[in-house]
Amino acid sequence: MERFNLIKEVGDGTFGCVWRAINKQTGEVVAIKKMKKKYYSWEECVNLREVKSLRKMNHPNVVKLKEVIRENDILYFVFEYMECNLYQLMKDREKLFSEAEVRNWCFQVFQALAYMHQRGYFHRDLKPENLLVTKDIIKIADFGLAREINSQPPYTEYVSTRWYRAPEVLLQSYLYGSKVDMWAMGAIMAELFTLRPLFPGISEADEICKICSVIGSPTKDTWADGLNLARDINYQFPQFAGVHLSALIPSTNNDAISLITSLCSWDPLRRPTAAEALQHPFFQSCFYVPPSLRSKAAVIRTPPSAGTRGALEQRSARRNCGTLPSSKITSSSPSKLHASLSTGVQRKLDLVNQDAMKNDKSLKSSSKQPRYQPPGKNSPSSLNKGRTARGVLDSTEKLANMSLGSRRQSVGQPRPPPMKAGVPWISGSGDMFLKPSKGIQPARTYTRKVAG
Ligand SMILES: Nc1ncnc2c1ncn2[C@@H]1O[C@H](COP(=O)(O)OP(=O)(O)OP(=O)(O)O)[C@@H](O)[C@H]1O
Repeated sequence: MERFNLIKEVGDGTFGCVWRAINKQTGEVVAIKKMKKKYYSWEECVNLREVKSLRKMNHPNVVKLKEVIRENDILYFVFEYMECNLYQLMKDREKLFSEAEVRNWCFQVFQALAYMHQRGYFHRDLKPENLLVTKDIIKIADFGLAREINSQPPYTEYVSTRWYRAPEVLLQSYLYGSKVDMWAMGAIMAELFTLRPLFPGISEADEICKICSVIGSPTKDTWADGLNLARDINYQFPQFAGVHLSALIPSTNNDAISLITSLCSWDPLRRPTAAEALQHPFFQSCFYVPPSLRSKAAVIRTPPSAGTRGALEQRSARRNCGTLPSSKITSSSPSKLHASLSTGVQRKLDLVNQDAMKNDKSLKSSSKQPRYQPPGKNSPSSLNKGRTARGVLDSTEKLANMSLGSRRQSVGQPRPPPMKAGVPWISGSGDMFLKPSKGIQPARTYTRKVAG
């Protein structure tokens, strides 16, 4: 590591802290992720074969892993350096992003996803913090979570923000795949337009409730498999009619709304693939999509002119605060319903059995995030105080009584083989498809940890 000058800590994630550093020999600026867990041998560094395959992942919109170093039992990943992450760009911003900016970012991310998915990998933890930006280039980062899920204490617990988590994962499906990334992208796209999370659930139960309140509860027509999943774990969806997304995202056009709506479909099968998303009219004016990334099902367009449509109108609409309605309400006005887009909701992570150190850091970082912090609502309990909807509590209680174990017994599905979650280093392990054995519970919640 003496080859590098560590300049500044730029990120503190669950598994590692990230430093901006300079390679003394070449002068190159890099990002070095120092893993928190110690690795006492190379064998312990999971499958280095898999590290090799990550290094083979070569796409302009995937953050490049340059080197893996183990020194004094500490594992370091050397990545290309990116200026900031999308969450940092959004958190203190007053003015909405232009449609052209959102389009440009999303187009790039979908290209990376098409590349990854085609190769049998999916990310599974897409969120604004994992999308890194330098100027107008965006890249997907943080492929390490899945690997860490399988490692030993103190990193045994699955830690991830739930706001971008697909319903099939929330309902503990064993069979989720690359469409979980498409769901996350729908939520991220909406957030880019409004600067507010689309589904800011304060627990897993509340997450499902939030989703129902926005896109309407699933029916046998919209997601028959989901109803089965829910039945298997004895869960009853709260009943909401949902709202038209244009009411929640007034600052954009029908194409964007249509894309977000299809990405945030209950049924993973109804979500477009990344390759199909690239063919959506929303991206009509975007850069050329390489034929290898085009969806076979999609109509192949002639390469449009370079660049995105010029800067489009930017309507800075902000919504008022509100509260989540009861699940007994079957139809609600968007303004009341979608507190999430307007309330200064604190960004949180699902953390189960989190260690005190992490807890402290999380709380510290909350003070840096005024936009998402409702006045005087620092603790999960006070967050819950304002939540009078009985349906939310009902759901929480119901979900709290469920466990993964019960699904294992009742469903007994085989673990699916082909797709690899997270990236390469855990390929071949079926465990990546399983949620860790934490039944859905009203999770302890923490603020996001984002440096700077
Ligand atoms: N290549 C990079 N260039 C610049 N900053 C980076 C880079 N990689 C990561 N970061 C910063 O560090 C933060 C944490 O990195 P990363 O997500 O890889 O860590 P983690 O421990 O896996 O986090 P998580 O808690 O999300 O699982 C990122 O959100 C980002 O702000």
